[in-house]
Amino acid sequence: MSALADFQNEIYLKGLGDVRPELPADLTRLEGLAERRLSAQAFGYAAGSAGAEATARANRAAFDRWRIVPRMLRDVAHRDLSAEVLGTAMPAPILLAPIGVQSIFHPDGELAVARAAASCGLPIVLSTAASATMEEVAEAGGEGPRWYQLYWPKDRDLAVSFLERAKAAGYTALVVTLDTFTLAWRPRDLEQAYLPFLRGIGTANYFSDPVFQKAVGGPVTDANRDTAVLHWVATFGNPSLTWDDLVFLREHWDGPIALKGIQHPDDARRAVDAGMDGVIVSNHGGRQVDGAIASLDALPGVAAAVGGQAAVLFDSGIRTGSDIVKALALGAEAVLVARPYVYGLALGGEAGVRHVLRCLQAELELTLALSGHRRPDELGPETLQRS
Ligand SMILES: Cc1cc2nc3c(=O)[nH]c(=O)nc-3n(C[C@H](O)[C@H](O)[C@H](O)COP(=O)(O)O)c2cc1C
Ligand SMILES: CC(C)CC(=O)C(=O)O
Repeated sequence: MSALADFQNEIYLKGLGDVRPELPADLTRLEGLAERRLSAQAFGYAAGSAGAEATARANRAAFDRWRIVPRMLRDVAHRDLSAEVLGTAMPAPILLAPIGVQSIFHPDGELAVARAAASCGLPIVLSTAASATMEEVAEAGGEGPRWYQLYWPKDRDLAVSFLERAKAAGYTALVVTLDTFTLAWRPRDLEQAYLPFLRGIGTANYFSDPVFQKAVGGPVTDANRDTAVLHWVATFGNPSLTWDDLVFLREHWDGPIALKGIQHPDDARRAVDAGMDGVIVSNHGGRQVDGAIASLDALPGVAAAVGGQAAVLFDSGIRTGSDIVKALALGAEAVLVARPYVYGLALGGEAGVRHVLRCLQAELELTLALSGHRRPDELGPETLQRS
């Protein structure tokens, strides 16, 4: 029995212990519990997706269509879930997806998440739209592994400044999110007239940046806050970017780069041809193109197109350890967990996030072993059957 699955015994022996009783072992209950805890606006922002939310539902339905076929008598006494992805070692192939504005879910926001992730050894991917600066989050995470997610702004000098700051603060890999140069039609937020950024939440990396400050006439204070928010709106995303612009990223970032938001095999191929180190198969949790295919349905085609020439990561719909097994079997090297840890944050701060991460790791290990595997790389399409 490994340290990860020991968490299961610990719960049997001591109950959920130091964590709040409302934290469930069934992680699919997190959303309902978080709804009771959060304001309607914060909950709507986290749980909501684009349009009629058909793609958000499709993301989950795709997991249900695949079933694991357990194999017996294969000596699974010694399990090893550890992985190395884009030069980062981790105890299990799980990263914390970039999620902006975490202070709307808990006052400790990204700092609590960084501490919880570091205590499990799992990497965070810090959003440009975080509610704390990348330097503050790096300090909170200490020795914990960290990647930086870039929202590529219109102002190239600002983009360079973000990359230089991330490098200096110890972020080792760069994730560039391509699918959100502008916000999609999100009815839950529209109906509540809620956009945290307009209230100056999620702008910490911008407001603290010397290039941004120069553009708004100096440090951001009450006097120029409205100007700063409007400048954020004007520069946040760049819809004119093309594949040719990736050269610019390479010039300004010497570590590994992964493109997030890839759904089409041809785009995955272009990423490889452009010298990218990884792709993240993601539809942003159904928050951008409503009616888009389920991210899990995009995964096998992307993995085949990449053909082992770059890392393939996956997100959009991961809720349990068994979901992780399915994504790994369909070609992902690692997954990014997103909404579940935000709900853990809402319910229990740092301890809540740690709870979610430990449950996911333990459930992944147990599902892997009980279905006849010792390591994630033993999983493949033959592990699954379409139901
Ligand atoms: C509240 C919220 C904020 C998010 N913020 C970002 C962000 O700042 N950068 C980014 O690349 N993705 C962001 N995402 C998308 C996640 O990284 C991830 O792709 C998505 O949530 C996966 O879907 P799932 O949560 O349903 O598994 C956000 C998602 C949510 C729910
Ligand atoms: C638009 C971003 C700043 C945040 C985000 O990615 C999201 O809300 O999905």
